[in-house]
Amino acid sequence: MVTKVLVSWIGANDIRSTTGEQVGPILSTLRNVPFDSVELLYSYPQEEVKAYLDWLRDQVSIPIHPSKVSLSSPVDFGQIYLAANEHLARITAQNIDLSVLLSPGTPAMQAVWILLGKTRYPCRFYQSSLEKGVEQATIPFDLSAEYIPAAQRLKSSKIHQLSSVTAPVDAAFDHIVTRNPRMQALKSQAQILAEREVPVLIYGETGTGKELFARAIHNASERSSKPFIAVNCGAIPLDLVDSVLFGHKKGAFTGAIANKPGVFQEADGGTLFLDEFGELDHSVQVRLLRVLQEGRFTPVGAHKEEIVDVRLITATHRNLMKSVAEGSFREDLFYRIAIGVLHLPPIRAREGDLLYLADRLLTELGKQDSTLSNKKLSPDAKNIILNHAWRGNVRELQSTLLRSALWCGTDNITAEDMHQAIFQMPEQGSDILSRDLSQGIDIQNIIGELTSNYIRRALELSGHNKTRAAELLGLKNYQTLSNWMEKYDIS
Ligand SMILES: Nc1ncnc2c1ncn2[C@@H]1O[C@H](COP(=O)(O)OP(=O)(O)OP(=O)(O)O)[C@@H](O)[C@H]1O
Repeated sequence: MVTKVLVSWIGANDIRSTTGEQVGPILSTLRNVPFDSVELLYSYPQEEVKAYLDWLRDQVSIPIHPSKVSLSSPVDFGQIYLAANEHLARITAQNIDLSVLLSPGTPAMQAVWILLGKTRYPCRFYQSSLEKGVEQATIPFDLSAEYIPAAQRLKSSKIHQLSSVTAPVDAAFDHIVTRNPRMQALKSQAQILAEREVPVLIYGETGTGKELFARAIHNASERSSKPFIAVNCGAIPLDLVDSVLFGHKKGAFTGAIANKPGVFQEADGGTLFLDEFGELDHSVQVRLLRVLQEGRFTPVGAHKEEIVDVRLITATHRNLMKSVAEGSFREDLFYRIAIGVLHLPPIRAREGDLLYLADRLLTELGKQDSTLSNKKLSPDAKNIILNHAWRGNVRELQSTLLRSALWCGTDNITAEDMHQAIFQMPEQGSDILSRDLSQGIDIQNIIGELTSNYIRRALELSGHNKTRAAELLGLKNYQTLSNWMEKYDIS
């Protein structure tokens, strides 16, 4: 059942209503519009509010949930935003029909309600005045939630510090579009690594730009005039791995009709990028370790060793430390490759980047196809971008923008165009209770799927605030959540 909830700040006119003739905007609204419960935020001292709440409870029969908010000033937009956003995120996690009463509170509080209610938390607005009584407020314009990252950056002073002390970013990194401080710091760190000869390990979900970073590192290094060879280790069948990596001699196996160099030979003098490195079989890891230690290897079917000079960049979406602990990844190999380590965050964790990236990617599309050069995103299309999960990260964003630009009839990409262009993944786990048991199932796996799904959703909803996410999941504390995240390999 959907619960109708009214949210409001407690204002001076409400507090005064306990003694005066006017009932105040909150009670007026509750008397005029039916709600199932009311959420009241306040920054007044507890004693002043207590009397009001006692009085209000005598007037209405629905549950009243007060929340004290510490504001250094009632007109501080940043603090008001953070408090209101956190509160709405929490209550909209339940299935509710949200209404916001605009009248009580300072103009800054009203402005923040409108920003949040027109973007992240669609709702009905009410206002109450002596002249007109209680009425639903129509706010006849669309807003794009681009301001949200700016407010969230208030919390990222540490990241700012980090990014401000780093080196200038080389032109090779210009293709990596970002204005997120954490990503900018990563670009600078990658540039430092580019100038050294150390192996680099890049962590990141699919489509986060691991190969883009690897190429930029190569291009900014002294090896830039030599080859950059990229290989997806996860896509090589096990019986071909040795041949793909180290090459083979004619006649080494059925089908080996000629000598063929492996990627190590092809990358000689340059950089070899081994993507999905964590998928490599244990036996291959042993041979790779030897190449890294000694720079030598033997092609399949050959009798003589070969020597190459290759810089290795590896990438994976797996937590390799965990694979080491479980015994599926060799510890000695891990310490060989994990010298310069870069963790690329998914785009949902790059505050300030989504719309910036979307605009830049759209401009790029326009450069490649002049019929798309005037396409622009409408504010409501931008809100859909901000609210989508983007599990495929930049790659998914790129292809969705292309589809929306191709399908939209005008130069204005609307919410409808965006909806049509986004691939709706089937609800993960929707069949989780009805898997076919006749062939046997892996119950541990299914429990893991379910748990990971809820943990990810709670993290997303809480803006990656672990304490809040733990609360949403009914876990004891943030440490318990961290343990579960580690267990289910959630970064
Ligand atoms: N910050 C960025 N700015 C511009 N383009 C980006 C950015 N990040 C990724 N891209 C683009 O997104 C696409 C996917 O990036 P890339 O192939 O580097 O991701 P990946 O992490 O290696 O993916 P996978 O693990 O699936 O191979 C590429 O077209 C890349 O150019």
